[in-house]
Amino acid sequence: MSNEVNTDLLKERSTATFDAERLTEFIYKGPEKVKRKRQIQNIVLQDKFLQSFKPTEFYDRDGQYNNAVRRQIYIMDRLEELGFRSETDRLNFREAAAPVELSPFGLHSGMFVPTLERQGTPEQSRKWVPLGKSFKMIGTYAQTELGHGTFIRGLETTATFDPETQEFILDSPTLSSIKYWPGNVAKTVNHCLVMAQLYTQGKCHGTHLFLVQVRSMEDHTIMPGLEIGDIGPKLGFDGVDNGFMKFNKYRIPRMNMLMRYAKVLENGDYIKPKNAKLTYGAMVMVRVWIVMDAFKALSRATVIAVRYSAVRRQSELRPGGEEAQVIDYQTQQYKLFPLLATSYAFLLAAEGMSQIYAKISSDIERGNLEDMPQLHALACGLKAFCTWVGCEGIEVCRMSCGGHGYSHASGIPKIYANIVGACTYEGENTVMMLQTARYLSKSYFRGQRGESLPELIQYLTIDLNVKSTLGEDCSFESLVAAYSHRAARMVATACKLQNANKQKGMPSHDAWNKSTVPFIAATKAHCHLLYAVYGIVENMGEFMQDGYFNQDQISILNRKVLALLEDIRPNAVALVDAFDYPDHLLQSCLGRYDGQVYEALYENSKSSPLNNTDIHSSYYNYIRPMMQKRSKSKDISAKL
Ligand SMILES: CCC/C=C/C(=O)SCCNC(=O)CCNC(=O)[C@H](O)C(C)(C)COP(=O)([O-])OP(=O)([O-])OC[C@H]1O[C@@H](n2cnc3c(N)ncnc32)[C@H](O)[C@@H]1OP(=O)([O-])[O-]
Ligand SMILES: Cc1cc2nc3c(=O)[nH]c(=O)nc-3n(C[C@H](O)[C@H](O)[C@H](O)COP(=O)(O)OP(=O)(O)OC[C@H]3O[C@@H](n4cnc5c(N)ncnc54)[C@H](O)[C@@H]3O)c2cc1C
Repeated sequence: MSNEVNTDLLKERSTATFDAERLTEFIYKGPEKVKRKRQIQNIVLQDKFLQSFKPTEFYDRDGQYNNAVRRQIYIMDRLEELGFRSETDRLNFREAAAPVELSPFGLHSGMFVPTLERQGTPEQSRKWVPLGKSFKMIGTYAQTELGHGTFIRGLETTATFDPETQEFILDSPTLSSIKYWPGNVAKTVNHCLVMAQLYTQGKCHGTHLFLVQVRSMEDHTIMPGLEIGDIGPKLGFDGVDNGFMKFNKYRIPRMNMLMRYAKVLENGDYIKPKNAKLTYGAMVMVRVWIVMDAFKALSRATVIAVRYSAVRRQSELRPGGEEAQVIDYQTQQYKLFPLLATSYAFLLAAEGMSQIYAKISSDIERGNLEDMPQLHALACGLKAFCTWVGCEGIEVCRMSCGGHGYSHASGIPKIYANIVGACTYEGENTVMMLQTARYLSKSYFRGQRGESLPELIQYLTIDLNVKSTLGEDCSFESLVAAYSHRAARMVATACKLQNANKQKGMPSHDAWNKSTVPFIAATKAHCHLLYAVYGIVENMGEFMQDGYFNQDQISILNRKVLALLEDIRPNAVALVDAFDYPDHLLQSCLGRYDGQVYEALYENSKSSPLNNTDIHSSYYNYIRPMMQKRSKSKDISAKL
């Protein structure tokens, strides 16, 4: 490979109108943090073991899982040796060391240990959390069943208290009650947090979490009374062993129920939690993290597509002129620049969401549950919105790289395959949007009754008769007002339909169901408050339906969006450089910092396993016999 940087990329960087390094410092919160991040990434680059792995797509499933376990354990050991204590350092190391691989221990650190910490009593946490943190106990979160994922109240696994032995008996009474999908259940973990219907004194008290040992701590054999296996290959998540698990009257001690909020006493008495939804806390936490995952996935795909578009030359823009950089086509800019802006918007949204989560979850831990509904609505809405928009955007990035985007060498298919799962896991997106919609509906009616609303949704009570004041400058205030108006109008429309359905005599659940399509649109509009000009142009009908904008204002917006493409054009490469993703993190021949994409693609294809031999064994086994057979039958027909 040559060491030179592609001349088009050199030119893009030298003509940018701002210093990308300053923006990098803003993104990572200061020059010292950027320096530290780069030092850590360089440690990974110098690490021979970590650099010895081929891209995951060159391994079969067994190899992918095996590599993932091997690499992740090596990472844990290195983190200890290096003495990294700060969560940011550890995350930077992990991401650089395994950039596209999902860890078979991800749910252990991401859900199992934090849930023990937050849902266990202080005594339980003291006992189990150190075992989890030191990996003496390896666990996961097992909730979904064959028959139910979305509807948690419909889960069928039972945990029945037996006061005689002071144990719970876990059982899978039906086929549909078998746990199915939980990550790392199949081969990796020896413990699970199991969501099951709690029965005591003959009464069901709804779903609760139980700590269950599933494999021997001595030799990893499956505990008697359990059936466990892998669910098979999936669209992505290749290194993750999503599994199934069936309980056959399996006993665990009473104290293995997580009892921070709800309790079962020795005599079988049940103590209710302050709010039954406190058991759902782990899901809320992960939904918050998923917003950040959506940012990382979309921004990586955008870096790849923008850099490649600056390097790729195709067709004549000026008749007889040189072939143009594809980034100079207005249509290409319209595909990619809004996604670049969306990436930055997602970063800010994810950080804002994390701060809100930190504040409200610490209130909840102190017993103040007042803001729980608001947190739930925000986490559900943003998780669904960012993963949907992110995945659509990644697909646009892939297509905007033409044929090469379809190759794994582009790096984009893997990004997509991993993040698209987040549209489904931790709450299917439509269902999540409808949770936010319920909150908006209730808030709308509260607003109508003159009750005060939390700041984020106060816009629901604005006067809908007011028209836009947007002028040539497309001021920030006029854009925010437009988004607020559109969302408020759409929520009001959906609520009026819900009300009208009720007045026709429909029971309230039917009145709700028959207004959920407009509610989803309204909730998307609510989440869309992130966007500016492009979002209006793309959803013009929703902004115009009640004549909020006049024709002149629409023309202003259409002109503005095209002018913005021109403004961004000289800075597009600098804006993606600012994310500061090194090549080994992107794992993309197209998104390389030096732009040497053709050399990289050519080199990469040489490592395809099909190139191990010039003549593949299938020639001897099938092609040659087929040709021999055909040539013989031709001889026969020639003779005839
Ligand atoms: C790496 C990949 C890892 C993946 C892991 C996984 O996927 S793990 C598996 C992930 N699986 C999933 O994510 C499953 C997704 N499913 C769910 O989360 C739930 O089944 C549900 C939320 C859809 C409904 O729950 P339900 O039927 O029990 O409730 P309901 O409809 O009767 O509503 C009653 C009230 O409770 C409210 N409320 C609800 N939740 C919360 C909360 N957390 N906080 C606060 N409030 C909450 C709700 O808004 C409503 O309020 P309202 O209107 O009365 O004021
Ligand atoms: C990659 C991956 C990893 C996962 N990891 C885990 C894990 O570690 N632990 C775990 O416990 N689970 C895990 N899951 C399972 C996951 O949490 C569930 O699949 C998810 O919650 C969706 O539930 P479901 O499969 O029941 O979908 P369904 O609810 O069956 O969805 C099917 C369709 O029905 C619609 N629908 C359902 N209910 C409603 C409603 N009330 N209103 C309107 N529409 C509705 C949905 O919108 C969707 O279109 C994982 C799943 C995936 C894909």
